[in-house]
Amino acid sequence: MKKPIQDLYPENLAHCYGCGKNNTQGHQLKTYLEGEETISRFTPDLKYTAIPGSVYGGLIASLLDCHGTASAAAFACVAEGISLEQAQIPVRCVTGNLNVNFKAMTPQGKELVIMGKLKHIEGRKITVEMTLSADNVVCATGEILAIKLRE
Ligand SMILES: CCCCC/C=C\C/C=C\C/C=C\C/C=C\CCCC(=O)SCCNC(=O)CCNC(=O)[C@H](O)C(C)(C)COP(=O)(O)OP(=O)(O)OC[C@H]1O[C@@H](n2cnc3c(N)ncnc32)[C@H](O)[C@@H]1OP(=O)(O)O
Repeated sequence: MKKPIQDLYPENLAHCYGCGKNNTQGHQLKTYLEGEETISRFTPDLKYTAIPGSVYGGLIASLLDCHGTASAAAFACVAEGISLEQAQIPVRCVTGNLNVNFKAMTPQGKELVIMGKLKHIEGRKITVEMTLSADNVVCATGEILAIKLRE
């Protein structure tokens, strides 16, 4: 079975609050490369409430952040011919810049689907466009500039 991108990070770099598999108190977001796009699914707990019934924007930004860095790592691997079918990948990205547009209230109690597409790669800079949807309605869009860490 295909592994999530975050589970391919080196053990010592897998403690991120949003997506590190080694952070037992974090969100442990999981992102998959499917064809030319990336996808994560996450159902927020009620504690992440903004106005009752809607999801807190900070959580939405956090999901886009971790979806974006994972997507950037996967797209960088594809561009460099590095297989994702292995125990670990030698690529880790951090966020340089993250833009979020909140388009509609994000409803509580729904599975959120986050999708990512590569916009461009220039050296160690990887730009990914993202959407976050509930029930097929886009509630937020985002764009991340992720920087590939030096080896
Ligand atoms: C979080 C730790 C960050 C420190 C990294 C150090 C060690 C890594 C260890 C662990 C990392 C593992 C996991 C991270 C966990 C979670 C990931 C989830 C997402 C996050 O939660 S992550 C936290 C928020 N994030 C930061 O804490 C980043 C702070 N920052 C830096 O640590 C440096 O800034 C860095 C490493 C980004 C680059 O440093 P560097 O020395 O490797 O490279 P350099 O400065 O040469 O930049 C290369 C090219 O990117 C352009 N560039 C750089 N930054 C830009 C920006 N902000 N906007 C526009 N362009 C930017 C330059 O302009 C140049 O462009 P050009 O090549 O065209 O000149």
